[in-house]
Amino acid sequence: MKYDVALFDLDGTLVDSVYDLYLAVNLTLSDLAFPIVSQSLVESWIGNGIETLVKRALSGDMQISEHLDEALSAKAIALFYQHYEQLVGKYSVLYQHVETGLSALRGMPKALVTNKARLFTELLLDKLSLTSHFEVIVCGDDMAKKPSPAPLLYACKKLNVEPSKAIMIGDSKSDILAAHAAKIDVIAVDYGYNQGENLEDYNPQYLCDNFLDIIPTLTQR
Ligand SMILES: O=C(O)COP(=O)(O)O
Ligand SMILES: [Mg+2]
Repeated sequence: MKYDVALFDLDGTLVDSVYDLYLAVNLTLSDLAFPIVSQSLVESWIGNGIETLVKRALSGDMQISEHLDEALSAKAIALFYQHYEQLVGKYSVLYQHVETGLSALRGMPKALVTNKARLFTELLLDKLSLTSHFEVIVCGDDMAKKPSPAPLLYACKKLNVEPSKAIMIGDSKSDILAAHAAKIDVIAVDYGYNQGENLEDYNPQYLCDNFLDIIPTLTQR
């Protein structure tokens, strides 16, 4: 087989999780008397972990304000944790064909490599009955986040494979850049949270618009 293991991103690749994040962001902003923001803005801020999401929400922009107060950010992150812990998984759904696709790939060892914090990752995987698919789970607060290659290389090490025998599946430029830096081939899925970027610009080896389309790529000889 060309690839022995698959590394999956979570938000925007396996799970459409934006609505829970959108609610938790706006409850946090309301607590602090900040203006609430739209779901499409929140969606465009997903992909670099919780702290960055909250700081973008406080800034009202993708670009975090240089004037953002550290104490305020810390307070907002703590509030976000409280809200999101109640909400995580409540309105999140698997993308189409994810269940069928993961089951079809049952024989292939899999890792989850997400920038989401471990507390929420575990709750979300559990709610959506996904935990048992993954031999290894690497989260955003375990080590450097994607686009660092570190979490992908760690997953390969845990699965006991060379990076050249692994393939990453993700929805954002962070996934593609991390895979390139780790010398791991990557499939970009174009239905998730691309932060308004054209994923083709980052030269993934493969581009898919549907989860089932990844199977022939993953199982090629
Ligand atoms: O928490 C995030 O920002 C996104 O996490 P992901 O790496 O699973 O897309
Ligand atoms: Mg993602």
